[in-house]
Amino acid sequence: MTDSTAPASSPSRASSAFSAFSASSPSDDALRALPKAELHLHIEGTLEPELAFELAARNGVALPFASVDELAAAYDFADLQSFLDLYYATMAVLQTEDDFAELTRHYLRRASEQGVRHAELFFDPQAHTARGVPIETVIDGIGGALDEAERDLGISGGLILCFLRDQPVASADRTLSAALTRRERLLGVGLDSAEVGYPPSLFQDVFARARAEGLHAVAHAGEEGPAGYVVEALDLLGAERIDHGIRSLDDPALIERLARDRIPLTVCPLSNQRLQATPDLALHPLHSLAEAGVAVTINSDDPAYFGGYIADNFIAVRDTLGLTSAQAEAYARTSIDASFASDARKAELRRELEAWRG
Ligand SMILES: Nc1ncnc2[nH]cnc12
Ligand SMILES: [Zn+2]
Repeated sequence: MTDSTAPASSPSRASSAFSAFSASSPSDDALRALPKAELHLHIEGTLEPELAFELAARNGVALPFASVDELAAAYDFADLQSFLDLYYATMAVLQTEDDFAELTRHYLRRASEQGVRHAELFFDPQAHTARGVPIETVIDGIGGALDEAERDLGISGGLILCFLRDQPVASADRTLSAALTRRERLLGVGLDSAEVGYPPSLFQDVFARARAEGLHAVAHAGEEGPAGYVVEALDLLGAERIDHGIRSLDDPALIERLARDRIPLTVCPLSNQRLQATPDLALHPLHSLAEAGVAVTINSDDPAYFGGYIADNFIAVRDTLGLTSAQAEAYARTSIDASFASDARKAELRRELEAWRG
Protein backbone atom coordinates (compact mmCIF):
# COMPACT_ATOMS: atom_id res chain seq x y z
CA MET A 1 0.00 0.00 0.00
CA THR A 2 1.45 3.35 -0.99
CA ASP A 3 0.75 6.90 0.02
CA SER A 4 -1.47 7.33 -3.01
CA THR A 5 -4.23 5.77 -0.93
CA ALA A 6 -3.81 8.26 1.91
CA PRO A 7 -6.82 10.37 2.89
CA ALA A 8 -7.00 13.71 1.12
CA SER A 9 -5.78 15.55 4.21
CA SER A 10 -2.68 13.41 4.51
CA PRO A 11 0.44 15.49 5.13
CA SER A 12 3.25 15.69 2.63
CA ARG A 13 6.78 16.78 3.51
CA ALA A 14 10.03 16.64 1.66
CA SER A 15 12.42 15.44 4.38
CA SER A 16 13.54 11.86 3.93
CA ALA A 17 13.20 11.16 7.66
CA PHE A 18 9.58 12.20 7.44
CA SER A 19 9.02 10.17 4.28
CA ALA A 20 10.39 7.08 5.98
CA PHE A 21 8.05 7.62 8.91
CA SER A 22 5.21 8.44 6.61
CA ALA A 23 5.45 5.25 4.56
CA SER A 24 6.15 2.95 7.48
CA SER A 25 3.58 0.56 8.86
CA PRO A 26 2.70 1.57 12.44
CA SER A 27 2.99 -1.01 15.23
CA ASP A 28 0.03 -2.08 17.37
CA ASP A 29 1.39 0.08 20.19
CA ALA A 30 1.74 3.10 17.90
CA LEU A 31 -1.87 2.73 16.74
CA ARG A 32 -3.03 2.47 20.36
CA ALA A 33 -1.04 5.59 21.25
CA LEU A 34 -2.36 7.53 18.23
CA PRO A 35 -4.54 10.35 19.67
CA LYS A 36 -7.97 10.09 18.13
CA ALA A 37 -11.66 10.94 18.47
CA GLU A 38 -14.31 8.23 18.65
CA LEU A 39 -17.34 9.54 16.76
CA HIS A 40 -19.40 6.38 16.25
CA LEU A 41 -19.81 4.38 19.42
CA HIS A 42 -23.05 3.07 20.91
CA ILE A 43 -22.47 2.93 24.65
CA GLU A 44 -24.84 -0.04 24.94
CA GLY A 45 -22.66 -1.77 22.36
CA THR A 46 -19.76 -1.76 24.82
CA LEU A 47 -21.55 -4.15 27.19
CA GLU A 48 -19.10 -7.04 27.47
CA PRO A 49 -20.54 -10.50 28.34
CA GLU A 50 -18.84 -10.53 31.77
CA LEU A 51 -20.41 -7.23 32.83
CA ALA A 52 -23.77 -8.30 31.34
CA PHE A 53 -23.80 -11.36 33.62
CA GLU A 54 -22.65 -9.34 36.63
CA LEU A 55 -25.45 -6.80 36.16
CA ALA A 56 -27.99 -9.56 35.43
CA ALA A 57 -27.18 -11.18 38.77
CA ARG A 58 -27.19 -7.86 40.63
CA ASN A 59 -30.55 -6.82 39.17
CA GLY A 60 -32.26 -10.20 39.08
CA VAL A 61 -32.63 -10.09 35.29
CA ALA A 62 -32.66 -13.40 33.38
CA LEU A 63 -30.47 -13.50 30.27
CA PRO A 64 -31.43 -16.06 27.62
CA PHE A 65 -27.93 -17.61 27.89
CA ALA A 66 -26.52 -19.93 30.55
CA SER A 67 -22.99 -18.49 30.67
CA VAL A 68 -20.59 -15.81 29.47
CA ASP A 69 -19.22 -18.28 26.90
CA GLU A 70 -22.68 -19.14 25.61
CA LEU A 71 -23.50 -15.44 25.19
CA ALA A 72 -20.19 -14.71 23.48
CA ALA A 73 -20.77 -17.67 21.14
CA ALA A 74 -24.00 -16.00 19.94
CA TYR A 75 -21.99 -13.12 18.42
CA ASP A 76 -22.22 -14.56 14.94
CA PHE A 77 -24.40 -12.23 12.91
CA ALA A 78 -25.99 -12.60 9.48
CA ASP A 79 -26.99 -8.95 9.22
CA LEU A 80 -27.88 -5.82 11.19
CA GLN A 81 -31.21 -7.19 12.46
CA SER A 82 -29.71 -10.39 13.86
CA PHE A 83 -27.28 -8.23 15.85
CA LEU A 84 -29.96 -5.79 17.00
CA ASP A 85 -32.11 -8.65 18.39
CA LEU A 86 -29.28 -9.69 20.71
CA TYR A 87 -28.19 -6.10 21.45
CA TYR A 88 -31.64 -5.04 22.70
CA ALA A 89 -32.16 -8.29 24.67
CA THR A 90 -28.82 -8.00 26.48
CA MET A 91 -29.13 -4.34 27.43
CA ALA A 92 -32.14 -5.25 29.63
CA VAL A 93 -29.59 -5.83 32.42
CA LEU A 94 -29.01 -2.04 32.57
CA GLN A 95 -31.43 -0.78 35.22
CA THR A 96 -29.96 1.84 37.55
CA GLU A 97 -27.96 5.06 37.18
CA ASP A 98 -25.03 3.16 38.64
CA ASP A 99 -25.32 0.47 35.94
CA PHE A 100 -25.12 3.08 33.19
CA ALA A 101 -22.21 4.79 34.95
CA GLU A 102 -20.34 1.50 35.38
CA LEU A 103 -20.86 0.56 31.72
CA THR A 104 -19.55 3.95 30.63
CA ARG A 105 -16.60 3.84 33.04
CA HIS A 106 -15.57 0.44 31.66
CA TYR A 107 -15.76 1.77 28.12
CA LEU A 108 -13.84 4.99 28.83
CA ARG A 109 -11.02 3.13 30.57
CA ARG A 110 -10.65 0.89 27.54
CA ALA A 111 -11.01 3.83 25.19
CA SER A 112 -8.18 5.61 26.99
CA GLU A 113 -5.94 2.57 26.45
CA GLN A 114 -6.86 2.74 22.76
CA GLY A 115 -5.81 6.38 22.36
CA VAL A 116 -9.26 7.96 22.49
CA ARG A 117 -8.91 11.60 23.58
CA HIS A 118 -12.44 12.73 22.70
CA ALA A 119 -15.56 10.52 22.65
CA GLU A 120 -19.03 11.36 21.37
CA LEU A 121 -21.23 8.60 22.73
CA PHE A 122 -24.48 7.44 21.15
CA PHE A 123 -27.18 6.16 23.45
CA ASP A 124 -30.61 4.65 22.75
CA PRO A 125 -33.01 6.00 25.40
CA GLN A 126 -36.15 4.44 23.89
CA ALA A 127 -34.68 0.98 24.44
CA HIS A 128 -34.52 1.79 28.17
CA THR A 129 -37.65 3.88 28.71
CA ALA A 130 -39.65 1.07 27.04
CA ARG A 131 -38.51 -1.12 29.98
CA GLY A 132 -39.55 1.49 32.55
CA VAL A 133 -36.11 3.04 33.11
CA PRO A 134 -36.45 6.85 33.33
CA ILE A 135 -34.46 8.78 30.73
CA GLU A 136 -32.85 10.84 33.54
CA THR A 137 -31.39 7.63 35.00
CA VAL A 138 -29.76 6.86 31.65
CA ILE A 139 -28.44 10.36 30.96
CA ASP A 140 -27.21 11.00 34.51
CA GLY A 141 -25.41 7.65 34.67
CA ILE A 142 -23.58 8.01 31.35
CA GLY A 143 -23.00 11.75 31.82
CA GLY A 144 -21.57 11.30 35.33
CA ALA A 145 -19.01 8.80 34.05
CA LEU A 146 -18.07 11.17 31.22
CA ASP A 147 -17.41 13.90 33.80
CA GLU A 148 -15.15 11.52 35.76
CA ALA A 149 -13.26 10.57 32.58
CA GLU A 150 -12.67 14.22 31.73
CA ARG A 151 -11.18 14.73 35.20
CA ASP A 152 -9.29 11.43 35.59
CA LEU A 153 -8.35 10.44 32.02
CA GLY A 154 -8.37 13.77 30.18
CA ILE A 155 -10.98 12.48 27.72
CA SER A 156 -13.42 15.13 26.49
CA GLY A 157 -16.77 14.31 24.93
CA GLY A 158 -20.51 14.28 25.14
CA LEU A 159 -23.74 12.47 24.42
CA ILE A 160 -25.67 12.03 21.20
CA LEU A 161 -29.24 10.84 21.69
CA CYS A 162 -30.24 8.39 18.96
CA PHE A 163 -33.84 7.90 17.89
CA LEU A 164 -34.76 4.33 17.02
CA ARG A 165 -35.95 4.60 13.42
CA ASP A 166 -37.98 1.36 13.64
CA GLN A 167 -40.12 2.85 16.44
CA PRO A 168 -43.01 5.28 15.82
CA VAL A 169 -42.10 8.90 15.12
CA ALA A 170 -44.35 9.96 18.02
CA SER A 171 -42.07 8.01 20.37
CA ALA A 172 -39.02 9.90 19.04
CA ASP A 173 -40.89 13.13 19.61
CA ARG A 174 -41.75 12.24 23.21
CA THR A 175 -38.16 11.12 23.79
CA LEU A 176 -36.77 14.44 22.62
CA SER A 177 -39.18 16.36 24.88
CA ALA A 178 -38.18 14.23 27.87
CA ALA A 179 -34.45 14.57 27.12
CA LEU A 180 -34.65 18.34 26.97
CA THR A 181 -34.88 18.33 30.78
CA ARG A 182 -31.16 17.45 30.46
CA ARG A 183 -30.47 19.70 27.47
CA GLU A 184 -27.03 20.74 28.81
CA ARG A 185 -25.92 17.10 28.70
CA LEU A 186 -26.61 16.67 24.98
CA LEU A 187 -24.31 17.39 22.04
CA GLY A 188 -26.75 16.27 19.43
CA VAL A 189 -29.25 13.78 18.07
CA GLY A 190 -28.79 10.79 15.80
CA LEU A 191 -30.81 8.06 14.10
CA ASP A 192 -30.10 4.35 14.40
CA SER A 193 -31.53 0.80 14.56
CA ALA A 194 -33.00 -1.21 11.63
CA GLU A 195 -32.42 0.88 8.52
CA VAL A 196 -34.10 -0.59 5.46
CA GLY A 197 -37.76 0.47 5.25
CA TYR A 198 -37.28 3.35 7.71
CA PRO A 199 -36.10 6.32 5.61
CA PRO A 200 -34.74 9.47 7.27
CA SER A 201 -37.67 11.47 5.84
CA LEU A 202 -39.90 10.01 8.60
CA PHE A 203 -37.91 11.96 11.19
CA GLN A 204 -37.72 15.34 9.46
CA ASP A 205 -39.87 17.18 12.02
CA VAL A 206 -38.25 15.78 15.15
CA PHE A 207 -34.78 16.57 13.78
CA ALA A 208 -35.94 20.12 12.94
CA ARG A 209 -37.08 20.52 16.54
CA ALA A 210 -33.76 19.21 17.86
CA ARG A 211 -31.79 21.55 15.60
CA ALA A 212 -33.93 24.48 16.73
CA GLU A 213 -32.74 23.62 20.27
CA GLY A 214 -29.17 24.08 19.05
CA LEU A 215 -28.39 20.37 18.95
CA HIS A 216 -26.08 18.88 16.34
CA ALA A 217 -27.56 16.34 13.93
CA VAL A 218 -26.05 13.08 12.68
CA ALA A 219 -27.70 9.98 11.23
CA HIS A 220 -26.93 6.38 10.38
CA ALA A 221 -27.50 6.01 6.66
CA GLY A 222 -26.13 3.83 3.89
CA GLU A 223 -25.07 1.00 6.22
CA GLU A 224 -27.50 -1.55 4.73
CA GLY A 225 -29.86 1.02 3.23
CA PRO A 226 -29.46 2.76 -0.14
CA ALA A 227 -27.40 5.83 -1.00
CA GLY A 228 -30.72 7.68 -1.30
CA TYR A 229 -31.06 7.50 2.50
CA VAL A 230 -27.76 9.39 2.81
CA VAL A 231 -29.14 12.10 0.52
CA GLU A 232 -32.33 12.28 2.64
CA ALA A 233 -30.33 12.50 5.85
CA LEU A 234 -28.43 15.49 4.44
CA ASP A 235 -31.34 17.25 2.76
CA LEU A 236 -34.16 16.55 5.21
CA LEU A 237 -32.51 16.01 8.60
CA GLY A 238 -29.66 18.49 8.24
CA ALA A 239 -27.18 15.75 9.19
CA GLU A 240 -23.68 17.17 9.71
CA ARG A 241 -22.06 13.72 9.67
CA ILE A 242 -23.23 10.42 8.24
CA ASP A 243 -22.72 7.29 10.33
CA HIS A 244 -21.46 4.44 8.10
CA GLY A 245 -22.47 5.86 4.69
CA ILE A 246 -20.52 3.18 2.83
CA ARG A 247 -23.34 2.65 0.33
CA SER A 248 -22.75 6.22 -0.85
CA LEU A 249 -20.31 4.66 -3.30
CA ASP A 250 -23.32 3.49 -5.33
CA ASP A 251 -23.97 7.14 -6.25
CA PRO A 252 -21.01 9.01 -7.81
CA ALA A 253 -22.81 12.37 -7.55
CA LEU A 254 -23.27 11.82 -3.83
CA ILE A 255 -19.59 10.99 -3.40
CA GLU A 256 -18.71 14.23 -5.18
CA ARG A 257 -21.07 16.13 -2.87
CA LEU A 258 -19.69 14.52 0.31
CA ALA A 259 -16.14 15.38 -0.79
CA ARG A 260 -16.96 18.92 -1.92
CA ASP A 261 -18.94 19.79 1.22
CA ARG A 262 -16.51 17.95 3.54
CA ILE A 263 -19.34 15.91 5.12
CA PRO A 264 -17.65 13.30 7.29
CA LEU A 265 -18.50 9.60 7.22
CA THR A 266 -17.94 7.75 10.50
CA VAL A 267 -16.94 4.35 9.16
CA CYS A 268 -16.71 1.16 11.26
CA PRO A 269 -14.69 -1.54 9.46
CA LEU A 270 -15.03 -4.40 11.98
CA SER A 271 -18.76 -3.72 12.33
CA ASN A 272 -19.24 -3.80 8.57
CA GLN A 273 -17.41 -7.12 8.43
CA ARG A 274 -19.33 -8.69 11.36
CA LEU A 275 -22.73 -7.56 10.04
CA GLN A 276 -21.84 -8.59 6.48
CA ALA A 277 -22.33 -5.02 5.20
CA THR A 278 -19.07 -5.66 3.36
CA PRO A 279 -18.32 -9.18 2.17
CA ASP A 280 -14.69 -9.17 3.27
CA LEU A 281 -12.58 -6.65 5.20
CA ALA A 282 -9.97 -6.86 2.43
CA LEU A 283 -12.62 -5.38 0.10
CA HIS A 284 -13.73 -2.65 2.50
CA PRO A 285 -14.23 0.75 0.78
CA LEU A 286 -12.53 2.81 3.55
CA HIS A 287 -9.49 3.85 1.50
CA SER A 288 -11.55 4.21 -1.70
CA LEU A 289 -13.76 6.76 0.04
CA ALA A 290 -10.70 8.64 1.32
CA GLU A 291 -9.10 8.55 -2.12
CA ALA A 292 -12.29 10.08 -3.54
CA GLY A 293 -11.70 13.01 -1.19
CA VAL A 294 -14.35 12.10 1.41
CA ALA A 295 -13.57 12.95 5.06
CA VAL A 296 -13.59 9.42 6.49
CA THR A 297 -13.00 8.43 10.10
CA ILE A 298 -12.38 5.01 11.68
CA ASN A 299 -14.65 4.03 14.59
CA SER A 300 -15.83 1.01 16.54
CA ASP A 301 -19.70 1.08 16.58
CA ASP A 302 -20.46 -1.77 19.06
CA PRO A 303 -17.03 -3.03 20.07
CA ALA A 304 -18.15 -5.62 22.63
CA TYR A 305 -20.02 -7.41 19.84
CA PHE A 306 -17.79 -6.85 16.82
CA GLY A 307 -14.40 -8.03 18.02
CA GLY A 308 -12.56 -4.83 18.77
CA TYR A 309 -12.33 -1.27 20.04
CA ILE A 310 -11.14 1.68 17.98
CA ALA A 311 -7.41 0.92 17.85
CA ASP A 312 -8.31 -2.69 17.02
CA ASN A 313 -10.15 -1.29 14.00
CA PHE A 314 -7.01 0.63 12.94
CA ILE A 315 -4.96 -2.56 13.41
CA ALA A 316 -7.43 -4.65 11.37
CA VAL A 317 -7.32 -2.03 8.59
CA ARG A 318 -3.50 -2.12 8.62
CA ASP A 319 -3.51 -5.90 8.40
CA THR A 320 -6.06 -6.23 5.61
CA LEU A 321 -6.11 -3.03 3.55
CA GLY A 322 -2.71 -1.67 4.53
CA LEU A 323 -2.22 1.48 6.59
CA THR A 324 0.87 3.67 6.65
CA SER A 325 1.74 5.94 9.56
CA ALA A 326 0.77 8.95 7.43
CA GLN A 327 -2.61 7.43 6.65
CA ALA A 328 -3.23 6.54 10.30
CA GLU A 329 -2.37 10.09 11.29
CA ALA A 330 -4.63 11.52 8.59
CA TYR A 331 -7.59 9.39 9.70
CA ALA A 332 -7.01 10.52 13.29
CA ARG A 333 -6.76 14.16 12.20
CA THR A 334 -10.02 13.82 10.29
CA SER A 335 -11.68 12.43 13.44
CA ILE A 336 -10.59 15.54 15.37
CA ASP A 337 -11.71 17.89 12.58
CA ALA A 338 -15.08 16.10 12.27
CA SER A 339 -15.81 16.14 15.99
CA PHE A 340 -18.09 18.57 17.79
CA ALA A 341 -15.31 19.53 20.19
CA SER A 342 -14.65 23.24 20.74
CA ASP A 343 -12.04 24.93 18.55
CA ALA A 344 -9.74 25.21 21.59
CA ARG A 345 -10.04 21.49 22.31
CA LYS A 346 -9.48 20.62 18.66
CA ALA A 347 -6.29 22.70 18.70
CA GLU A 348 -5.10 20.78 21.79
CA LEU A 349 -5.83 17.45 20.15
CA ARG A 350 -4.00 18.46 16.98
CA ARG A 351 -0.96 19.30 19.11
CA GLU A 352 -1.14 15.83 20.67
CA LEU A 353 -1.21 14.38 17.17
CA GLU A 354 1.90 16.38 16.22
CA ALA A 355 3.62 14.98 19.31
CA TRP A 356 2.64 11.41 18.31
CA ARG A 357 4.41 11.90 14.99
CA GLY A 358 7.48 12.93 16.99
N1 LIG B 1 -24.50 -0.66 13.52
C1 LIG B 1 -25.67 -0.17 13.93
N2 LIG B 1 -26.56 0.24 12.98
C2 LIG B 1 -27.75 0.73 13.34
N3 LIG B 1 -28.15 0.82 14.61
C3 LIG B 1 -27.32 0.42 15.57
N4 LIG B 1 -27.44 0.39 16.90
C4 LIG B 1 -26.32 -0.10 17.42
N5 LIG B 1 -25.46 -0.43 16.45
C5 LIG B 1 -26.06 -0.10 15.27
ZN1 LIG C 1 -23.78 2.57 14.72
